[in-house]
Amino acid sequence: MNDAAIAISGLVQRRANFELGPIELVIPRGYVTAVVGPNGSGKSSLFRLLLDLAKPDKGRIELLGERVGSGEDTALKARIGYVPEQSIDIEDGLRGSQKADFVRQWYPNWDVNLYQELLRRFEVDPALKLGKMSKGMRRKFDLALAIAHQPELLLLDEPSSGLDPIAWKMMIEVLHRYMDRNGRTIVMASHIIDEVKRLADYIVFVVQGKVLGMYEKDALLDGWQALYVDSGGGAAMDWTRMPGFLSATVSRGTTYKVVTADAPEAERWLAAEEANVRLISKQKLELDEILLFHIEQARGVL
Ligand SMILES: Nc1ncnc2c1ncn2[C@@H]1O[C@H](COP(=O)(O)OP(=O)(O)OP(=O)(O)O)[C@@H](O)[C@H]1O
Repeated sequence: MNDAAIAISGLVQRRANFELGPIELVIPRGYVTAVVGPNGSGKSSLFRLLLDLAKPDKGRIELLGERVGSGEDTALKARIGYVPEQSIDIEDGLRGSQKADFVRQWYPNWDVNLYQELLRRFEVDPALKLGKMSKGMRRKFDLALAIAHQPELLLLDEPSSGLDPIAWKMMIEVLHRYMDRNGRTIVMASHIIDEVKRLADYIVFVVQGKVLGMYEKDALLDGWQALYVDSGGGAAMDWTRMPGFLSATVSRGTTYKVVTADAPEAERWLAAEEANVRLISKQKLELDEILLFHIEQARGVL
């Protein structure tokens, strides 16, 4: 079995004021991958290309081993669940139950018990018209619909947008449960740091239409740290020699705050330094601080 859920090569989409790509990216099967980036960086555009809702100018996308955009795709779509960033307005006049009756015809694996259980847990009344549901309720309904056919791949574009804290916790639980079955994959765009930390195994940074890197979450959060180092007041240290060096600023007196993307190696390097340097304390960076570094780096490079 192909162990890539998504394989993207040479993907480019050009618009009047925005260019997405070129993107090379392989997202593994069986894990949760979060796509993180500032507003307007191209996350939703990427999701729409994955689902063949928009056409690329160049490049190739494979989902679950099948090429996207190569013709008949009903069988492939049945293996995928998608929650778009915004619900579709033209469906506002439909009741939830009517939409579910329509949608389930496309999905051989539709599980009516799971659907009903999700609606119960999310406290969504399917008799309501979609346009009459609150924003959060509509979101929960969309999530239930996307999961009820037990897809292998779940694509979620800012899934928690509009959810209250209780519904948010419920969503995290539901997504954890979804992942309990082997071989399932979630790819989600998110601005919610806590959500990414709780759910994601991998993180992809997207800035200005480019993928700046894909990282294993724990390695990323363990690696990116601010080290507070007393330089001993001797000869000036060349901090740029530190493994993973990102920045150095004076914190207080002879103490420097040195940010590194490779804290374990940086600590070994410090211990082996002959100069009179001493590690005083260290602090892991938060995901939003790491994203900010990527954005600043991208500004200089892109
Ligand atoms: N249909 C469209 N036609 C032309 N340009 C578009 C269209 N949709 C989006 N864009 C542009 O593409 C760029 C990326 O938008 P996109 O919605 O993909 O970003 P995003 O990362 O999902 O942002 P957010 O975090 O705000 O949801 C923006 O500059 C946007 O204005």
